[in-house]
Amino acid sequence: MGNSGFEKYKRLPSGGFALSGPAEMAEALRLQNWRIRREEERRQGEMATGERIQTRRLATTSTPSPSPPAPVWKLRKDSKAHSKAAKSAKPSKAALQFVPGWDLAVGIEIHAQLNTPHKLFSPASPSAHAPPNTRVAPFDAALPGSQPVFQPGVLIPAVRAALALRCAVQPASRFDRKHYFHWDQPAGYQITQYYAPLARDGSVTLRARDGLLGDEVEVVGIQQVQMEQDTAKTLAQPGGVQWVDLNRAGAALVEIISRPTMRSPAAAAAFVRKVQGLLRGADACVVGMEEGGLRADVNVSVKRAGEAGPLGTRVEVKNLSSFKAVEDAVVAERDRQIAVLEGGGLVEAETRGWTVGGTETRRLRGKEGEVDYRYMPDPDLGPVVVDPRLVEHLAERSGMSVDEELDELVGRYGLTEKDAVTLTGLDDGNRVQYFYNVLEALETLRTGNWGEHHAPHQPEPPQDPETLSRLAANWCLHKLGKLTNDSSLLAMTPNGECVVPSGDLATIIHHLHEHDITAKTANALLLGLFSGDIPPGHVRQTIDEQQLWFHEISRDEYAAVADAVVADGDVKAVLDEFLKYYQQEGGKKQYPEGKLMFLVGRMMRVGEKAESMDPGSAEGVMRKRIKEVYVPRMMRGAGGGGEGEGKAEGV
Ligand SMILES: Nc1ncnc2c1ncn2[C@@H]1O[C@H](COP(=O)(O)OP(=O)(O)OP(=O)(O)O)[C@@H](O)[C@H]1O
Ligand SMILES: [Mg+2]
Ligand SMILES: [Mg+2]
Repeated sequence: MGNSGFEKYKRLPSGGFALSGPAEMAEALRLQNWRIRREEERRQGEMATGERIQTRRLATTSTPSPSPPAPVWKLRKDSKAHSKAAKSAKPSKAALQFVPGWDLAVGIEIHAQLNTPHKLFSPASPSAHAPPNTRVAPFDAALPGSQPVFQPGVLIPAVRAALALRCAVQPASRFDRKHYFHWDQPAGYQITQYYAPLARDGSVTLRARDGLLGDEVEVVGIQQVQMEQDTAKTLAQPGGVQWVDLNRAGAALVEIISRPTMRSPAAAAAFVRKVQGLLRGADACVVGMEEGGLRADVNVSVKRAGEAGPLGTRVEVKNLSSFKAVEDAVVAERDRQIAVLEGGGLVEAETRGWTVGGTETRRLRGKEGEVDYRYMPDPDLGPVVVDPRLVEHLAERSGMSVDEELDELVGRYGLTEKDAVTLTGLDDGNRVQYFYNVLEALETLRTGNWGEHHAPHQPEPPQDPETLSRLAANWCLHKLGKLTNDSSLLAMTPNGECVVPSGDLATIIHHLHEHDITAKTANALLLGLFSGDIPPGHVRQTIDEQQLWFHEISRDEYAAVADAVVADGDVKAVLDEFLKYYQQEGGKKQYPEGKLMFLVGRMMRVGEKAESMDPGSAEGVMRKRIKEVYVPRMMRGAGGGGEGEGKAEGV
């Protein structure tokens, strides 16, 4: 790969690599990648939660610089100090979950826009981007004489939503009018399903991977799912004027009502996030909370711990538009109620509001001010009769639920739970399809190689698909993620293709896995594909033409490089740390991994050999030689370095 190619990479909108030239890049990238890999492995094994954030940042801002990056041990130390300071300023998430002596009960109502081209009772198609008041049928504006016409297409996403929440779809449901007077409601009432909703009695299962703290599993009951109209959008203007946009008025929503069984703020947020994922996975609702497609009201009550009898008085906090707002509002409202009760007062049933970034809920209206909705069946609308065959048909075609897919990814493909969750959540669920495409192409590459023997019954190649799929996940998530901060530049499609074709990424991963190319080469190839420097389908050709195949040096040569590094007098203090480690009793002192990485870093910078060295191999050799050669020599009193070792001893 010539200079011109690398020059090009500099101009990429890349969050990850700012390559300067082949020579610097060669060692900097390799060293950096290896550090990240090492650090990631270790992180999984032994690090505390607080430190993770810092290391992750290390991994995503890997801009190689001519001077060696700060040693990882230092970053870890800094991050420890950092997380300590943060802790003293703010209580931890875990500490916020429970208040001793008190039980919390949370029930949630979620309003979600259905994925349908029409409004609930008119053929107008609501759109968030259309100019105001351009998607309005006469009925949406409640013009006299206009009538509601139920749009049967709405039933498909609505039933899908009910099924995703494991509800029983009712054979017949009805529409009711809920009356209130407000400028966001042109008819003076909202059409909803009060007496006979679309579906009842479902459940949503929450686990640690959904955001619960600890290992418990919480099953949240779904009381009912009902179809209803959205309201108009209003925009407050100076002088008490309200601008009203009817584009949203009458759009089809489902209201999902949970039972009041959530016990912690984290469970409340996890529930809303999970419902969003389930609805999205079922194709029932495709606009998420951030884009305003999903809103939640939380109902909060508290009771003295262990007290029998009914739940405490419910207070409803309306219109929360982020997962964080859900969690924060529950914490604030719970604490407010506890303070009232501990002060000898009584909690009043009321409706409250929440301001993003706030610390307290604020009163909107009390029970006595609560509107009497005067629910009544809508005389203009007949019952919705759902043919059980439609329900069956949709259930059969519903595919895997998010939970089942996560179980697959973890159980069969060996991904970490965290990677599985991220993979399924990215690019509206399209990233995981890309991952499957890459795996499929890898399989073809793998079996294709075997196929050259043309034997009728090939045994399964002795490969470890788990390692391979974990490697593939790493590339589909982290390597691809590092190309750009703006994931829309990847242009991921619903069938799982993007500007880096899945087959080409598979070729890179395949050769990396086979140790045919170095991680540095693999990174550069990915960048080449992303920048358009390497045309689709030309990965192998590029490796051939630019002679990027990896020819690794021998173990003895590695040993010689290691010896040259420790022969340098200024690593004496570093070597002393290993001596201390091996001389200690009781195993209290931890192995100086950071120092080891420092030495390997030095190895990787030994001039002309660097191109043919693999950091993992270098690490293995250095670790072994420290234990078997350098430390014993220091114990014998010969000193760790400085006297310029000659020939390498065998490793
Ligand atoms: N004591 C309680 N503590 C916490 N949550 C409760 C309590 N009692 C009921 N809830 C929850 O309050 C919610 C009530 O929602 P529902 O839609 O039935 O009535 P609503 O809030 O009066 O109606 P809307 O707000 O739609 O006009 C449910 O999620 C339910 O689980
Ligand atoms: Mg409700
Ligand atoms: Mg409510």
